[in-house]
Amino acid sequence: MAGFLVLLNQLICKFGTSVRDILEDVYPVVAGRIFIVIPRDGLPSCPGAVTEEMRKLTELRRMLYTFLHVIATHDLSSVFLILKNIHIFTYEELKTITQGFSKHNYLGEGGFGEVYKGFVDDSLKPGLKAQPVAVKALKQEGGQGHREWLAEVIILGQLKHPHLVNLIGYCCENDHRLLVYEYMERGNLEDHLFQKYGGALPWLTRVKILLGAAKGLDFLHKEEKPVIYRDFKPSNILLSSDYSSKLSDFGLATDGSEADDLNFTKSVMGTEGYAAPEYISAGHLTTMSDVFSFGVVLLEMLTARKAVEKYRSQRGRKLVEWARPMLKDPNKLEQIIDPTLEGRYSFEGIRKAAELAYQCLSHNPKSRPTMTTVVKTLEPILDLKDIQNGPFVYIVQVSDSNEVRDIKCKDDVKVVKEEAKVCPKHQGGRKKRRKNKAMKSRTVYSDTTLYKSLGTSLYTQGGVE
Ligand SMILES: Nc1ncnc2c1ncn2[C@@H]1O[C@H](COP(=O)(O)OP(=O)(O)OP(=O)(O)O)[C@@H](O)[C@H]1O
Repeated sequence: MAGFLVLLNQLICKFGTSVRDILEDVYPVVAGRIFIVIPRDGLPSCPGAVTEEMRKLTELRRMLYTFLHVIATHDLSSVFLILKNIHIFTYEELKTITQGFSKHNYLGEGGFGEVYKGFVDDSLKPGLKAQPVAVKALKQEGGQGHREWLAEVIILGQLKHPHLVNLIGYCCENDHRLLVYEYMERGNLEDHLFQKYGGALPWLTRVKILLGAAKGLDFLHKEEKPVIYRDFKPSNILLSSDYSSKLSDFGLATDGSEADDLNFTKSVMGTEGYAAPEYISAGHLTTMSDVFSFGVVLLEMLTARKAVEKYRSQRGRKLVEWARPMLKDPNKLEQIIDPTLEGRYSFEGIRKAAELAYQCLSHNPKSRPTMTTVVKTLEPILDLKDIQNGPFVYIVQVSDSNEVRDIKCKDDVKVVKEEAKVCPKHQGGRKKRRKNKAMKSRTVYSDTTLYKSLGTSLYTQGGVE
Protein backbone atom coordinates (compact mmCIF):
# COMPACT_ATOMS: atom_id res chain seq x y z
CA MET A 1 0.00 0.00 0.00
CA ALA A 2 2.92 2.32 0.65
CA GLY A 3 4.05 2.01 -2.95
CA PHE A 4 0.56 2.85 -4.07
CA LEU A 5 0.55 6.12 -2.10
CA VAL A 6 4.01 7.10 -3.31
CA LEU A 7 2.78 6.67 -6.79
CA LEU A 8 -0.29 8.74 -6.18
CA ASN A 9 1.93 11.49 -4.82
CA GLN A 10 4.07 11.32 -7.92
CA LEU A 11 1.01 11.66 -10.06
CA ILE A 12 -0.20 14.62 -7.99
CA CYS A 13 3.14 16.41 -8.30
CA LYS A 14 3.20 15.82 -11.99
CA PHE A 15 -0.28 16.87 -12.83
CA GLY A 16 -0.97 19.23 -9.95
CA THR A 17 -4.36 17.95 -8.88
CA SER A 18 -5.92 16.51 -5.76
CA VAL A 19 -5.76 12.90 -4.63
CA ARG A 20 -9.47 12.57 -5.22
CA ASP A 21 -9.19 13.82 -8.79
CA ILE A 22 -6.31 11.48 -9.40
CA LEU A 23 -8.22 8.55 -8.02
CA GLU A 24 -11.20 9.36 -10.16
CA ASP A 25 -8.91 9.84 -13.08
CA VAL A 26 -6.76 6.80 -12.60
CA TYR A 27 -9.41 4.29 -11.67
CA PRO A 28 -11.40 4.37 -14.87
CA VAL A 29 -8.16 3.92 -16.77
CA VAL A 30 -6.95 1.19 -14.49
CA ALA A 31 -10.36 -0.30 -14.07
CA GLY A 32 -11.14 -1.31 -17.56
CA ARG A 33 -8.58 -0.25 -19.94
CA ILE A 34 -5.09 -1.06 -18.89
CA PHE A 35 -4.15 -3.25 -21.76
CA ILE A 36 -3.74 -0.64 -24.40
CA VAL A 37 -1.90 1.82 -22.25
CA ILE A 38 0.42 -0.76 -20.81
CA PRO A 39 2.24 -2.61 -23.54
CA ARG A 40 3.72 -6.03 -23.06
CA ASP A 41 7.36 -5.05 -23.31
CA GLY A 42 7.64 -1.83 -21.37
CA LEU A 43 6.75 1.58 -22.70
CA PRO A 44 4.82 2.05 -25.89
CA SER A 45 6.72 3.06 -28.97
CA CYS A 46 5.09 6.33 -29.94
CA PRO A 47 6.71 7.54 -33.14
CA GLY A 48 4.37 10.53 -33.25
CA ALA A 49 4.99 11.60 -29.63
CA VAL A 50 6.28 15.04 -30.43
CA THR A 51 3.67 17.33 -28.97
CA GLU A 52 3.59 18.35 -25.32
CA GLU A 53 0.26 16.55 -24.93
CA MET A 54 1.69 13.33 -26.26
CA ARG A 55 4.74 13.65 -24.02
CA LYS A 56 2.52 14.07 -20.98
CA LEU A 57 0.42 11.15 -22.07
CA THR A 58 3.47 8.96 -22.41
CA GLU A 59 4.63 10.09 -18.98
CA LEU A 60 1.23 9.28 -17.51
CA ARG A 61 1.40 5.86 -19.10
CA ARG A 62 4.81 5.25 -17.59
CA MET A 63 3.41 6.09 -14.17
CA LEU A 64 0.35 3.97 -14.65
CA TYR A 65 2.58 1.11 -15.62
CA THR A 66 4.46 1.41 -12.34
CA PHE A 67 1.17 1.94 -10.54
CA LEU A 68 -0.20 -1.29 -11.92
CA HIS A 69 2.94 -3.09 -11.04
CA VAL A 70 2.54 -1.87 -7.47
CA ILE A 71 -1.08 -2.89 -7.11
CA ALA A 72 -0.29 -6.18 -8.75
CA THR A 73 2.47 -7.07 -6.36
CA HIS A 74 1.26 -5.43 -3.15
CA ASP A 75 -1.85 -5.24 -1.10
CA LEU A 76 -4.72 -5.69 -3.52
CA SER A 77 -7.34 -5.75 -0.82
CA SER A 78 -7.11 -1.98 -0.37
CA VAL A 79 -7.07 -1.23 -4.05
CA PHE A 80 -9.91 -3.37 -5.17
CA LEU A 81 -12.50 -2.14 -2.70
CA ILE A 82 -14.32 -0.52 -5.58
CA LEU A 83 -15.00 -3.85 -7.26
CA LYS A 84 -18.57 -5.10 -7.08
CA ASN A 85 -19.27 -7.95 -4.66
CA ILE A 86 -15.85 -9.49 -5.02
CA HIS A 87 -14.63 -11.69 -2.19
CA ILE A 88 -10.99 -11.98 -1.30
CA PHE A 89 -9.97 -15.51 -0.37
CA THR A 90 -6.87 -16.83 1.30
CA TYR A 91 -4.95 -19.63 -0.36
CA GLU A 92 -5.81 -21.91 2.56
CA GLU A 93 -9.52 -21.25 2.09
CA LEU A 94 -9.36 -22.19 -1.58
CA LYS A 95 -7.33 -25.24 -0.77
CA THR A 96 -9.99 -26.32 1.70
CA ILE A 97 -12.95 -25.83 -0.65
CA THR A 98 -11.26 -27.81 -3.45
CA GLN A 99 -10.28 -30.60 -1.03
CA GLY A 100 -6.63 -29.72 -1.41
CA PHE A 101 -6.93 -29.28 -5.20
CA SER A 102 -7.69 -32.97 -5.36
CA LYS A 103 -8.02 -35.03 -8.52
CA HIS A 104 -11.71 -35.59 -7.74
CA ASN A 105 -12.31 -31.86 -8.04
CA TYR A 106 -10.21 -31.39 -11.19
CA LEU A 107 -12.15 -29.78 -14.05
CA GLY A 108 -9.47 -29.21 -16.65
CA GLU A 109 -6.56 -27.05 -17.70
CA GLY A 110 -6.17 -24.13 -20.08
CA GLY A 111 -3.37 -21.74 -20.94
CA PHE A 112 -3.79 -19.93 -17.62
CA GLY A 113 -3.59 -22.96 -15.35
CA GLU A 114 -5.59 -25.74 -13.76
CA VAL A 115 -9.25 -25.44 -12.78
CA TYR A 116 -10.87 -27.21 -9.79
CA LYS A 117 -14.41 -27.46 -8.54
CA GLY A 118 -15.21 -26.33 -5.01
CA PHE A 119 -18.13 -25.34 -2.86
CA VAL A 120 -18.57 -22.09 -0.91
CA ASP A 121 -21.14 -20.77 1.53
CA ASP A 122 -21.44 -18.11 4.20
CA SER A 123 -19.44 -20.12 6.72
CA LEU A 124 -16.44 -19.13 4.56
CA LYS A 125 -17.34 -15.45 4.10
CA PRO A 126 -20.35 -13.63 5.55
CA GLY A 127 -22.91 -13.00 2.84
CA LEU A 128 -21.47 -15.57 0.47
CA LYS A 129 -24.22 -17.51 -1.31
CA ALA A 130 -24.00 -21.30 -0.97
CA GLN A 131 -22.94 -22.51 -4.41
CA PRO A 132 -20.47 -24.63 -6.36
CA VAL A 133 -17.53 -22.67 -7.80
CA ALA A 134 -14.68 -23.16 -10.25
CA VAL A 135 -11.26 -22.20 -8.89
CA LYS A 136 -8.65 -21.33 -11.51
CA ALA A 137 -5.05 -21.32 -10.32
CA LEU A 138 -2.45 -19.37 -12.29
CA LYS A 139 0.58 -21.42 -13.22
CA GLN A 140 3.47 -20.04 -11.27
CA GLU A 141 5.70 -19.21 -14.21
CA GLY A 142 5.58 -16.07 -16.36
CA GLY A 143 4.52 -12.41 -16.15
CA GLN A 144 2.00 -12.77 -18.97
CA GLY A 145 -0.20 -14.98 -16.80
CA HIS A 146 -0.07 -12.42 -14.05
CA ARG A 147 -1.25 -9.70 -16.41
CA GLU A 148 -4.12 -11.87 -17.57
CA TRP A 149 -5.07 -12.62 -13.98
CA LEU A 150 -5.17 -8.91 -13.23
CA ALA A 151 -7.20 -8.15 -16.35
CA GLU A 152 -9.71 -10.78 -15.34
CA VAL A 153 -10.06 -9.36 -11.81
CA ILE A 154 -10.36 -5.80 -13.00
CA ILE A 155 -12.78 -6.39 -15.85
CA LEU A 156 -14.98 -9.09 -14.35
CA GLY A 157 -14.84 -7.33 -11.00
CA GLN A 158 -16.72 -4.45 -12.54
CA LEU A 159 -18.76 -5.78 -15.39
CA LYS A 160 -21.71 -7.91 -14.37
CA HIS A 161 -24.08 -9.38 -16.96
CA PRO A 162 -26.12 -12.59 -17.32
CA HIS A 163 -23.90 -13.62 -20.24
CA LEU A 164 -20.51 -12.95 -18.64
CA VAL A 165 -19.27 -15.56 -16.20
CA ASN A 166 -19.59 -14.23 -12.66
CA LEU A 167 -16.31 -13.67 -10.84
CA ILE A 168 -17.00 -14.41 -7.18
CA GLY A 169 -13.57 -13.58 -5.86
CA TYR A 170 -9.84 -13.93 -6.08
CA CYS A 171 -6.77 -14.82 -4.07
CA CYS A 172 -3.56 -12.82 -4.23
CA GLU A 173 -1.19 -14.16 -1.62
CA ASN A 174 2.58 -14.37 -2.01
CA ASP A 175 3.05 -16.01 -5.41
CA HIS A 176 -0.44 -17.45 -5.51
CA ARG A 177 -2.89 -15.94 -7.99
CA LEU A 178 -6.30 -17.60 -8.20
CA LEU A 179 -9.73 -16.73 -9.49
CA VAL A 180 -13.05 -18.02 -8.18
CA TYR A 181 -15.95 -18.17 -10.63
CA GLU A 182 -19.52 -19.38 -10.55
CA TYR A 183 -19.54 -23.03 -11.58
CA MET A 184 -20.91 -23.73 -15.07
CA GLU A 185 -22.42 -27.20 -15.08
CA ARG A 186 -21.87 -28.06 -18.73
CA GLY A 187 -18.31 -26.81 -19.08
CA ASN A 188 -17.28 -25.16 -22.33
CA LEU A 189 -18.81 -25.17 -25.80
CA GLU A 190 -15.72 -26.63 -27.46
CA ASP A 191 -16.19 -29.91 -25.61
CA HIS A 192 -19.78 -30.14 -26.81
CA LEU A 193 -19.15 -29.14 -30.38
CA PHE A 194 -15.98 -31.03 -31.16
CA GLN A 195 -14.17 -33.08 -28.60
CA LYS A 196 -16.65 -35.23 -26.82
CA TYR A 197 -20.05 -34.93 -28.28
CA GLY A 198 -19.25 -33.91 -31.85
CA GLY A 199 -22.37 -32.77 -33.61
CA ALA A 200 -24.71 -33.86 -30.82
CA LEU A 201 -25.89 -30.36 -29.98
CA PRO A 202 -29.35 -29.82 -31.46
CA TRP A 203 -29.86 -26.87 -33.78
CA LEU A 204 -31.97 -24.67 -31.52
CA THR A 205 -29.57 -25.28 -28.64
CA ARG A 206 -26.79 -23.99 -30.87
CA VAL A 207 -28.84 -20.89 -31.65
CA LYS A 208 -29.56 -20.34 -27.96
CA ILE A 209 -25.85 -20.60 -27.12
CA LEU A 210 -24.89 -18.22 -29.92
CA LEU A 211 -27.55 -15.74 -28.90
CA GLY A 212 -26.35 -15.68 -25.28
CA ALA A 213 -22.73 -15.21 -26.33
CA ALA A 214 -23.78 -12.47 -28.79
CA LYS A 215 -25.56 -10.67 -25.95
CA GLY A 216 -22.40 -10.90 -23.85
CA LEU A 217 -20.30 -9.34 -26.61
CA ASP A 218 -22.96 -6.73 -27.32
CA PHE A 219 -22.88 -5.71 -23.65
CA LEU A 220 -19.08 -5.34 -23.73
CA HIS A 221 -19.19 -3.29 -26.93
CA LYS A 222 -21.84 -0.96 -25.51
CA GLU A 223 -19.84 -0.01 -22.43
CA GLU A 224 -19.02 3.68 -22.10
CA LYS A 225 -15.52 2.68 -23.10
CA PRO A 226 -16.21 -0.33 -25.30
CA VAL A 227 -14.37 -3.47 -24.31
CA ILE A 228 -12.93 -5.63 -27.10
CA TYR A 229 -13.02 -9.23 -25.95
CA ARG A 230 -10.33 -10.34 -28.43
CA ASP A 231 -10.45 -14.08 -27.80
CA PHE A 232 -13.93 -15.21 -28.80
CA LYS A 233 -13.85 -18.99 -29.41
CA PRO A 234 -15.79 -22.07 -28.24
CA SER A 235 -13.46 -22.92 -25.35
CA ASN A 236 -14.17 -19.50 -23.85
CA ILE A 237 -17.95 -19.93 -23.94
CA LEU A 238 -19.21 -21.68 -20.82
CA LEU A 239 -22.58 -23.38 -20.54
CA SER A 240 -25.01 -23.66 -17.65
CA SER A 241 -27.34 -26.62 -17.08
CA ASP A 242 -29.98 -25.15 -19.42
CA TYR A 243 -27.39 -24.23 -22.08
CA SER A 244 -27.37 -20.56 -21.24
CA SER A 245 -23.97 -19.32 -22.41
CA LYS A 246 -21.49 -17.01 -20.68
CA LEU A 247 -18.19 -15.55 -21.80
CA SER A 248 -15.12 -16.34 -19.73
CA ASP A 249 -11.37 -15.64 -20.00
CA PHE A 250 -10.98 -11.88 -20.14
CA GLY A 251 -7.20 -11.98 -20.00
CA LEU A 252 -6.83 -10.48 -23.46
CA ALA A 253 -9.75 -8.07 -23.32
CA THR A 254 -8.84 -4.51 -24.11
CA ASP A 255 -10.23 -1.04 -24.40
CA GLY A 256 -11.97 -0.33 -27.66
CA SER A 257 -11.97 3.40 -27.27
CA GLU A 258 -8.21 3.57 -27.14
CA ALA A 259 -7.38 0.77 -29.52
CA ASP A 260 -7.21 3.07 -32.50
CA ASP A 261 -6.05 6.21 -30.73
CA LEU A 262 -2.37 5.84 -31.16
CA ASN A 263 -0.21 3.61 -33.25
CA PHE A 264 1.24 1.57 -30.46
CA THR A 265 3.37 -1.34 -31.45
CA LYS A 266 1.37 -4.25 -30.09
CA SER A 267 1.85 -7.91 -30.67
CA VAL A 268 -1.17 -9.58 -32.21
CA MET A 269 -2.84 -11.79 -29.61
CA GLY A 270 -5.71 -14.20 -29.73
CA THR A 271 -6.21 -17.61 -31.30
CA GLU A 272 -5.36 -18.71 -34.83
CA GLY A 273 -8.40 -19.05 -37.02
CA TYR A 274 -10.55 -16.62 -35.06
CA ALA A 275 -8.69 -13.31 -35.37
CA ALA A 276 -9.93 -10.78 -37.95
CA PRO A 277 -7.76 -10.31 -41.07
CA GLU A 278 -7.19 -6.57 -40.47
CA TYR A 279 -6.00 -7.32 -36.94
CA ILE A 280 -3.55 -9.98 -38.11
CA SER A 281 -2.17 -7.94 -40.98
CA ALA A 282 -2.11 -4.44 -39.49
CA GLY A 283 -2.84 -4.78 -35.76
CA HIS A 284 -6.05 -2.84 -36.40
CA LEU A 285 -8.24 -3.79 -33.45
CA THR A 286 -11.86 -2.68 -33.06
CA THR A 287 -15.13 -4.15 -31.82
CA MET A 288 -15.54 -5.40 -35.39
CA SER A 289 -12.66 -7.81 -34.73
CA ASP A 290 -14.93 -9.54 -32.20
CA VAL A 291 -17.72 -9.61 -34.78
CA PHE A 292 -15.42 -11.48 -37.16
CA SER A 293 -14.54 -14.01 -34.44
CA PHE A 294 -18.25 -14.40 -33.73
CA GLY A 295 -18.74 -15.20 -37.44
CA VAL A 296 -16.09 -17.93 -37.17
CA VAL A 297 -17.84 -19.53 -34.19
CA LEU A 298 -21.20 -19.26 -35.96
CA LEU A 299 -19.64 -21.08 -38.92
CA GLU A 300 -18.28 -23.75 -36.58
CA MET A 301 -21.77 -24.22 -35.15
CA LEU A 302 -23.23 -24.61 -38.64
CA THR A 303 -20.62 -27.05 -39.87
CA ALA A 304 -19.24 -28.67 -36.66
CA ARG A 305 -15.81 -28.10 -38.21
CA LYS A 306 -13.01 -26.34 -36.38
CA ALA A 307 -11.71 -22.94 -37.46
CA VAL A 308 -8.38 -24.55 -38.38
CA GLU A 309 -8.00 -28.27 -39.08
CA LYS A 310 -4.34 -28.93 -39.69
CA TYR A 311 -4.76 -32.49 -40.92
CA ARG A 312 -6.92 -31.45 -43.87
CA SER A 313 -5.69 -30.60 -47.37
CA GLN A 314 -4.62 -27.00 -47.94
CA ARG A 315 -8.01 -26.16 -49.44
CA GLY A 316 -10.15 -27.23 -46.51
CA ARG A 317 -7.74 -26.37 -43.71
CA LYS A 318 -9.08 -22.91 -42.92
CA LEU A 319 -12.79 -23.07 -42.30
CA VAL A 320 -13.57 -19.47 -43.26
CA GLU A 321 -11.76 -19.66 -46.62
CA TRP A 322 -13.36 -22.98 -47.44
CA ALA A 323 -16.94 -22.36 -46.30
CA ARG A 324 -17.64 -18.65 -46.73
CA PRO A 325 -18.13 -18.77 -50.52
CA MET A 326 -20.79 -21.47 -50.05
CA LEU A 327 -22.84 -19.65 -47.45
CA LYS A 328 -24.93 -17.66 -49.90
CA ASP A 329 -25.74 -20.50 -52.25
CA PRO A 330 -28.69 -22.58 -50.89
CA ASN A 331 -27.59 -25.67 -52.85
CA LYS A 332 -24.05 -25.58 -51.59
CA LEU A 333 -25.11 -24.55 -48.10
CA GLU A 334 -26.74 -27.91 -47.41
CA GLN A 335 -23.47 -29.63 -48.30
CA ILE A 336 -21.55 -27.91 -45.54
CA ILE A 337 -24.10 -28.16 -42.71
CA ASP A 338 -23.09 -30.49 -39.89
CA PRO A 339 -24.25 -33.93 -41.15
CA THR A 340 -24.91 -35.17 -37.64
CA LEU A 341 -27.84 -32.75 -37.43
CA GLU A 342 -29.46 -35.16 -39.89
CA GLY A 343 -31.68 -32.47 -41.31
CA ARG A 344 -33.22 -31.66 -37.92
CA TYR A 345 -33.27 -27.91 -38.32
CA SER A 346 -35.35 -25.16 -39.81
CA PHE A 347 -33.93 -24.54 -43.26
CA GLU A 348 -35.06 -20.94 -43.05
CA GLY A 349 -33.20 -20.64 -39.74
CA ILE A 350 -30.05 -22.17 -41.23
CA ARG A 351 -30.25 -19.87 -44.25
CA LYS A 352 -30.58 -16.76 -42.06
CA ALA A 353 -27.74 -17.90 -39.81
CA ALA A 354 -25.55 -18.56 -42.86
CA GLU A 355 -26.31 -15.11 -44.24
CA LEU A 356 -25.37 -13.62 -40.87
CA ALA A 357 -22.11 -15.57 -40.78
CA TYR A 358 -21.31 -14.34 -44.28
CA GLN A 359 -21.71 -10.72 -43.16
CA CYS A 360 -19.74 -11.16 -39.94
CA LEU A 361 -16.87 -12.69 -41.94
CA SER A 362 -16.62 -9.81 -44.38
CA HIS A 363 -13.03 -8.73 -45.06
CA ASN A 364 -14.13 -5.14 -44.71
CA PRO A 365 -14.77 -4.45 -40.99
CA LYS A 366 -17.22 -1.68 -41.88
CA SER A 367 -19.43 -4.15 -43.76
CA ARG A 368 -19.82 -6.36 -40.69
CA PRO A 369 -22.96 -5.99 -38.54
CA THR A 370 -22.69 -4.67 -34.99
CA MET A 371 -23.31 -7.17 -32.20
CA THR A 372 -26.65 -5.44 -31.59
CA THR A 373 -27.68 -6.35 -35.13
CA VAL A 374 -26.35 -9.89 -34.64
CA VAL A 375 -28.57 -10.27 -31.55
CA LYS A 376 -31.58 -8.92 -33.42
CA THR A 377 -30.96 -11.33 -36.29
CA LEU A 378 -30.55 -14.39 -34.08
CA GLU A 379 -33.60 -13.81 -31.89
CA PRO A 380 -36.20 -14.60 -34.56
CA ILE A 381 -34.21 -17.68 -35.65
CA LEU A 382 -34.87 -19.12 -32.21
CA ASP A 383 -38.58 -18.91 -32.96
CA LEU A 384 -38.33 -20.98 -36.15
CA LYS A 385 -39.27 -24.35 -34.74
CA ASP A 386 -40.25 -26.17 -37.94
CA ILE A 387 -37.89 -28.99 -37.09
CA GLN A 388 -38.34 -32.74 -37.60
CA ASN A 389 -38.26 -35.01 -34.56
CA GLY A 390 -35.28 -37.26 -34.18
CA PRO A 391 -33.63 -39.71 -31.81
CA PHE A 392 -31.95 -38.41 -28.73
CA VAL A 393 -28.43 -39.13 -27.62
CA TYR A 394 -27.62 -40.20 -24.10
CA ILE A 395 -24.04 -39.73 -23.02
CA VAL A 396 -22.65 -41.87 -20.29
CA GLN A 397 -19.47 -41.34 -18.38
CA VAL A 398 -17.29 -44.41 -18.44
CA SER A 399 -15.60 -44.84 -15.09
CA ASP A 400 -11.86 -45.46 -14.58
CA SER A 401 -12.53 -49.16 -14.41
CA ASN A 402 -14.20 -49.01 -17.84
CA GLU A 403 -17.41 -50.09 -16.28
CA VAL A 404 -20.44 -48.79 -18.15
CA ARG A 405 -23.46 -47.86 -16.11
CA ASP A 406 -26.52 -49.98 -16.56
CA ILE A 407 -28.71 -48.12 -19.00
CA LYS A 408 -31.96 -49.21 -20.53
CA CYS A 409 -31.68 -48.39 -24.23
CA LYS A 410 -34.83 -47.89 -26.21
CA ASP A 411 -34.83 -48.17 -30.00
CA ASP A 412 -34.42 -44.47 -30.57
CA VAL A 413 -31.64 -43.92 -28.02
CA LYS A 414 -27.98 -43.81 -28.93
CA VAL A 415 -25.47 -44.42 -26.15
CA VAL A 416 -22.17 -42.67 -26.53
CA LYS A 417 -19.28 -43.56 -24.24
CA GLU A 418 -17.36 -40.75 -22.62
CA GLU A 419 -13.91 -41.22 -21.12
CA ALA A 420 -13.42 -39.97 -17.59
CA LYS A 421 -10.87 -37.24 -17.20
CA VAL A 422 -7.79 -37.46 -15.07
CA CYS A 423 -5.75 -34.55 -13.83
CA PRO A 424 -2.23 -34.86 -15.30
CA LYS A 425 -0.74 -33.80 -11.98
CA HIS A 426 -2.42 -36.72 -10.25
CA GLN A 427 -1.67 -39.14 -13.03
CA GLY A 428 1.50 -41.11 -12.44
CA GLY A 429 3.76 -41.50 -15.47
CA ARG A 430 1.40 -40.34 -18.19
CA LYS A 431 2.56 -37.45 -20.28
CA LYS A 432 1.00 -34.15 -19.26
CA ARG A 433 -1.22 -32.71 -21.94
CA ARG A 434 -1.74 -28.98 -22.22
CA LYS A 435 -5.44 -29.35 -21.91
CA ASN A 436 -7.47 -31.92 -20.15
CA LYS A 437 -11.16 -31.65 -20.28
CA ALA A 438 -13.65 -31.98 -17.52
CA MET A 439 -14.71 -35.12 -15.73
CA LYS A 440 -18.40 -34.71 -16.30
CA SER A 441 -21.24 -36.78 -17.49
CA ARG A 442 -23.84 -35.09 -19.58
CA THR A 443 -26.98 -35.95 -21.41
CA VAL A 444 -27.57 -34.44 -24.80
CA TYR A 445 -31.06 -34.59 -26.19
CA SER A 446 -32.73 -33.63 -29.40
CA ASP A 447 -34.43 -30.23 -29.45
CA THR A 448 -37.81 -31.81 -28.89
CA THR A 449 -36.69 -33.82 -25.89
CA LEU A 450 -34.91 -30.86 -24.37
CA TYR A 451 -37.95 -28.74 -24.95
CA LYS A 452 -40.09 -31.24 -23.08
CA SER A 453 -37.73 -31.85 -20.18
CA LEU A 454 -36.49 -28.32 -19.51
CA GLY A 455 -39.75 -26.57 -20.27
CA THR A 456 -40.77 -23.97 -22.77
CA SER A 457 -38.42 -21.37 -21.34
CA LEU A 458 -35.44 -23.14 -22.91
CA TYR A 459 -35.98 -21.66 -26.33
CA THR A 460 -38.01 -18.60 -25.54
CA GLN A 461 -36.54 -15.15 -25.26
CA GLY A 462 -37.16 -15.20 -21.52
CA GLY A 463 -35.10 -18.33 -21.23
CA VAL A 464 -32.23 -16.76 -23.10
CA GLU A 465 -32.20 -13.43 -21.28
N1 LIG B 1 -16.55 -21.47 -14.37
C1 LIG B 1 -16.33 -22.72 -14.79
N2 LIG B 1 -17.20 -23.71 -14.51
C2 LIG B 1 -16.98 -24.99 -14.92
N3 LIG B 1 -15.90 -25.36 -15.63
C3 LIG B 1 -14.99 -24.42 -15.94
C4 LIG B 1 -15.14 -23.06 -15.53
N4 LIG B 1 -14.07 -22.34 -15.99
C5 LIG B 1 -13.30 -23.21 -16.65
N5 LIG B 1 -13.84 -24.46 -16.63
C6 LIG B 1 -13.29 -25.67 -17.26
O1 LIG B 1 -11.91 -25.77 -16.94
C7 LIG B 1 -11.17 -26.16 -18.09
C8 LIG B 1 -10.07 -25.15 -18.37
O2 LIG B 1 -10.68 -23.92 -18.69
P1 LIG B 1 -9.86 -22.63 -19.07
O3 LIG B 1 -10.85 -21.54 -19.26
O4 LIG B 1 -8.78 -22.41 -18.07
O5 LIG B 1 -9.12 -23.00 -20.40
P2 LIG B 1 -9.66 -23.10 -21.88
O6 LIG B 1 -10.53 -21.93 -22.17
O7 LIG B 1 -10.25 -24.48 -22.06
O8 LIG B 1 -8.33 -23.03 -22.73
P3 LIG B 1 -7.50 -21.73 -23.12
O9 LIG B 1 -6.96 -21.19 -21.84
O10 LIG B 1 -6.45 -22.24 -24.02
O11 LIG B 1 -8.46 -20.78 -23.77
C9 LIG B 1 -12.17 -26.33 -19.22
O12 LIG B 1 -12.53 -27.68 -19.32
C10 LIG B 1 -13.36 -25.52 -18.77
O13 LIG B 1 -14.56 -26.04 -19.28
